[in-house]
Order: sequence, then C-alpha cells, then structure tokens
Amino acid sequence: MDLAELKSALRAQLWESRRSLAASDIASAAAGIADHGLAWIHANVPQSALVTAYLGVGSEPPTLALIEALHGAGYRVLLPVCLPERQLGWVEWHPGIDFARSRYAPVQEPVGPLISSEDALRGGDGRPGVAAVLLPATALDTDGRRLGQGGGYYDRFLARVDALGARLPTAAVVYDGEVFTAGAVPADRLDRRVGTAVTPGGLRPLGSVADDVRSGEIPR
Ligand SMILES: Nc1nc2c(c(=O)[nH]1)N(C=O)[C@@H](CNc1ccc(C(=O)N[C@@H](CCC(=O)O)C(=O)O)cc1)CN2
Ligand SMILES: Nc1ncnc2c1ncn2[C@@H]1O[C@H](COP(=O)(O)OP(=O)(O)OP(=O)(O)O)[C@@H](O)[C@H]1O
Repeated sequence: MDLAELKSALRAQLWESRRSLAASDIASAAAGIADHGLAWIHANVPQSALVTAYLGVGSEPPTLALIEALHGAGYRVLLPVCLPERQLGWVEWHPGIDFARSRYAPVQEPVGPLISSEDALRGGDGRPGVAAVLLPATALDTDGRRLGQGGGYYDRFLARVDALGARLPTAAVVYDGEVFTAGAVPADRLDRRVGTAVTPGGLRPLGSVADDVRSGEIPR
C-alpha cells in the first residue's frame, strides 16, 4: 500500500467507528470539546483575538458549542469556506448566521463576506490577524501528525501560515480514542503537524511540533 492508500484505509476505519457512536456520547462530547477548546484558546491567545474554528458535520466531533463558547467569551471566530484548488477562505461566525453546503466538499459553510486566507492571517483595518488555529482531524498521533478528510485544505493553509512566518498555535479536535502512538499516523512532507489535541476528555500537547510554536503552558 502506498501512503495515499494507507491514509484512505485508515480514514475509512475511523469514519466507521465514528458512525457507530451513540447520540448520547456525541452530546456529551460537545460540552467537553467546548470546555477544553475554550481553555486552550484562553491559554494561547490574547483576549478578543481572532481565531479559526470549523463546524463539525456528519460523524465529526460536534463543535457548535465550542464556536458559541468562543464567541461568547469575546473571541472573533472564522470558519472555513472551500475555494477552488483546495484553498480555504474564511467567513466570520456570529449567532444566527446561515449555513449552506459547500460547492466542493460535503460540509456546511457560513454565508457572509469572504475573507481570503492571506487577509485573515495578516489582519487589517488596525486589527491583528488570526492568532490560533482550531482545525478538524480524523486521527492524530502523539508526535502531532494529523490525518484529515483527504482534501489537503488545511495542509495548504498551514503551509501558507509557515510561509508568512506566522508562528501560530494549532489544535485539532478528535475523539479521545483517536490520538495514536507516535508514528501511527502515516504522513509525508506536505502534512503539517499540530501542537495539541482537543478531545471531549481534555487537552493533549503533542510532541515534536516545533517547541517554538507552543507558547506558555497548556493546562491539562
Ligand atoms: N467540518 C469540516 N469542515 C471542513 C473540513 C473538515 O474536515 N471538516 N475541511 C478540511 O479539510 C475542509 C473540507 N474538506 C473536506 C474534504 C473531503 C471530505 C470528504 O471527502 N468527506 C467524505 C465523507 C466523510 C465522512 O463520512 O465523515 C466523503 O465525502 O466521502 C470532506 C471535507 C473545509 N471545511
Ligand atoms: N501544501 C500542499 N501543496 C500542494 N498539495 C498538497 C499540500 N498539502 C497537501 N497536498 C496534497 O493534498 C492531497 C490531500 O492531502 P492529505 O491526504 O494529507 O489531506 P488531509 O490532511 O487528510 O486533508 P485536510 O487537510 O483537507 O483535512 C494530497 O494529494 C497531498 O499531496
């Protein structure tokens, strides 16, 4: 099996186990993800900063409560919009915003003024750019390797973050059983590592993402 086949086999396996979760497990996961995700943001970025999150759909861990908690705590929250060539753009979330299905992927996207990744990262109008990235994953390993949905959208986005010289803290949301031992997640040079796992049960700092990306202590 080559790397792409290995990744898709692993994705299929993980999606199947996500689909077997009970509704009650999913509901309690939402509260844990909101608590721990908000704690991670508090520990890593200034008050009322701009952060990215995403809306979990289908069998993904639920993140709406986290988005609401972040907004409620005064952070500005950008959610991703898929653009051509597997690029991401962003729309700022606010309560009551409409969602529509993406043209490019089976996900829901907020409807509103589109902000390019470049503008989101650089900021403008006297406001700072994105200060932290909360992103989806299907699996993580303790070295921070991340398996996504297979589009490479976030790998491209994180490559752009690096190219701009921005050193942003990153955390991916997964279920507790989806953080595997170091080396278990297949990855190549294009796969960007993430610094922290946010799970319903807590926060797990992940190793060997450059230490300089992690500023300050992450509460456990
Ligand atoms: N909620 C969410 N939004 C997101 C992402 C994500 O992973 N999750 N993305 C991260 O890049 C981008 C969309 N990328 C995606 C790329 C491929 C598939 C996909 O092929 N999905 C499977 C079904 C997965 C399932 O059963 O859960 C499919 O259609 O077969 C989905 C999203 C931007 N927005
Ligand atoms: N920075 C990049 N530039 C160009 N192609 C890339 C880049 N990053 C990833 N890709 C390509 O995108 C495709 C999907 O990558 P991969 O399977 O790692 O996606 P993923 O991380 O699971 O998805 P996502 O980031 O959307 O959640 C692969 O063909 C990969 O080579």
